[in-house]
Amino acid sequence: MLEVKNLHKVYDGHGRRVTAVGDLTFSVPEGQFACVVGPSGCGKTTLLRVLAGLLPATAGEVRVQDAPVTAPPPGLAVVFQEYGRSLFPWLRVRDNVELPLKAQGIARAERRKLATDALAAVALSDADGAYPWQLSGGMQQRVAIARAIAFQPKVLLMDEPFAAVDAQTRADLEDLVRSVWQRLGVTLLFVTHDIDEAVYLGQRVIVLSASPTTVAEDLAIDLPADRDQLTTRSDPRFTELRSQVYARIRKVTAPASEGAPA
Ligand SMILES: Nc1ncnc2c1ncn2[C@@H]1O[C@H](COP(=O)(O)OP(=O)(O)OP(=O)(O)O)[C@@H](O)[C@H]1O
Repeated sequence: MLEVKNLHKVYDGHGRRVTAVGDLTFSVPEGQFACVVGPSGCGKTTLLRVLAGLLPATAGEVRVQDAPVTAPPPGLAVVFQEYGRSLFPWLRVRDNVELPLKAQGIARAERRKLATDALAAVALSDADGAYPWQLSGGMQQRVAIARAIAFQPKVLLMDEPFAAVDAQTRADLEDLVRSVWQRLGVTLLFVTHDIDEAVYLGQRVIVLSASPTTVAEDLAIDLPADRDQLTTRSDPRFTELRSQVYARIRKVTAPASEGAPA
């Protein structure tokens, strides 16, 4: 369960004051897959950083699993876009996946089992002895996902995790994330620039306005739970939903004068 109540975030420094988040309120119930889309710079990454306990809110409150966030919450994992920077190049794949488990004090045999299962889930069993820089971008991102899965989070935050991979890998990773979500029953908040991706993945799409950010639209995605890249994306309902989200984004990014009477 995630709760964001009247979140307000201002960056203040070096003579520059930026209101990244205006007044944001929404919650994500236990086990839901929610996607967040919004114009560039509207504060999506800021929102995730506050939820992950990496950045303090200026005002308002965020709660994860019923507890106010003041530091990285237990049971929460984050997968960032920049997998290149999130994996340790001097550690082999398996050691990268086991590292957060070690930090949690999980015994060696249990760590090995969790890492083995997670690497199998992302089809990387063969790569466990490789270093991250020996892998392709898509494989590195699968390692980052395996690390999050092995941690067995209750809440998973993903910040544009597939922005830097090619289209085919992206489609595969989307399906991987949906199957992981279905298997783990994790509460998932997924930030993306890609409207089609948000509609394909989520049970719900939250559209944010341009800064100072608020929720512009909160749309239930009533597509069947069994999704696949061909059938789902050619479903007329998919097209309808993506058009709704697209229209809403256009509205929130349009200059204030657009559409006003002459
Ligand atoms: N550390 C920082 N210091 C000052 N301003 C910042 C900082 N981080 C972000 N900002 C500003 O806050 C606003 C929101 O940034 P943020 O990265 O959260 O948006 P975003 O929606 O994730 O952007 P994008 O979609 O382009 O990734 C932007 O105006 C940005 O310039």
